[in-house]
Amino acid sequence: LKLEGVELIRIRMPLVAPFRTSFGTETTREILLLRAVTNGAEGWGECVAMNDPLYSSEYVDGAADVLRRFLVPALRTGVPATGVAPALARFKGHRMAKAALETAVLDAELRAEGRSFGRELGAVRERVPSGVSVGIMSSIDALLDAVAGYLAEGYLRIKLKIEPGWDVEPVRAVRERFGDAVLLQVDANTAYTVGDARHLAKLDPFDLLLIEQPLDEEDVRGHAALARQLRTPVCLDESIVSARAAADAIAFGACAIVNIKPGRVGGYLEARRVHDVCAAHGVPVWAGGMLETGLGRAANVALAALPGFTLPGDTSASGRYYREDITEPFVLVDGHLAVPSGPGLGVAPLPDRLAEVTVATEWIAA
Ligand SMILES: CC(=O)N[C@@H](Cc1ccc2ccccc2c1)C(=O)O
Ligand SMILES: [Mg+2]
Repeated sequence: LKLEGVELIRIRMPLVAPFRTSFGTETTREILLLRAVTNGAEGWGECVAMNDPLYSSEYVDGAADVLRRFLVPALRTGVPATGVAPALARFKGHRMAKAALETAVLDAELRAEGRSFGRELGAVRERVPSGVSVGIMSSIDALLDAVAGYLAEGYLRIKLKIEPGWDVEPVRAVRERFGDAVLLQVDANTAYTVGDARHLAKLDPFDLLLIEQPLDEEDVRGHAALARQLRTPVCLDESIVSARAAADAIAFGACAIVNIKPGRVGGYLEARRVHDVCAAHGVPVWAGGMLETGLGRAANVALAALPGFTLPGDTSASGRYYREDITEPFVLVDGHLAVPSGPGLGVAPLPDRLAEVTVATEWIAA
């Protein structure tokens, strides 16, 4: 396929409710979409970078700049989707920007060939179990109301954001109100230090599936030390930036479970390699989320259908975050989301809806 160019589309999507984590509160998602135009078909990619570099070093303006000046021009020669990462490798980092570009090229290729993302990645299921990520709340009562609502919607797993001062009590309250059968896990987004081990061990009696990224993303040794002091399995998110990082973390005993996010590792092809490395070590994985629109959600649901994804992911329904998605919404059915079966991502933006939320567009000729 010959890449003619990429359109950067900046959209602004208000969240149905503020989403608070240990690194900040998000009320409106500013998202960078990519529309790749090739001689065969067009393809879509979604950059998961936040507006501010709070989850990772990447941020929307930085992603747009590196795509405009370096990444899109590097694809002038016209490469297949499998050639995108090698063609971009000489540029350091910017994995979320690279992931969005690779996804758009891959989507165009697959649409032209009439093959689905799921088929390309190796999906073995037609629907995936869905969990939900619950933010830090203003009170325990507000938290319990939110969890009750998600369980009523059918979510099969609850994940609570935690931080120092909001950890043991919320977990205890959810266990007391909803019982021991609910699949429950927590995500600290790097808010603790290895010195907090004794405090975090207070979570052990609550039979959590995992504790996600308790320490700094670069503290592999600290996570290994922490894992030796906790009964709750340690899961990594921010630390796992590649298949190699996954192999290293597993080898050092820093994690027993991995949250896979294609944007964080540089794309869906690398995400499959992370899956394969984890599967080779018997490490379960699940699909993380970055509050994607239906475009990123479609790709994540296809990835979550691979055999090693044995835990419910953060692939929630569109309505968890947005009153109205830019694609046909993903809707929970019996706690599951259907894996799109159409060519490529299997979904595309609804033109009128996309126009409503678009704040800027920019054409970059390849
Ligand atoms: C579903 C979930 O918890 N995702 C991330 C955290 C997160 C939270 C808030 C975000 C806001 C804008 C963009 C990305 C974001 C990612 C995580 O697993 O760590
Ligand atoms: Mg996380």
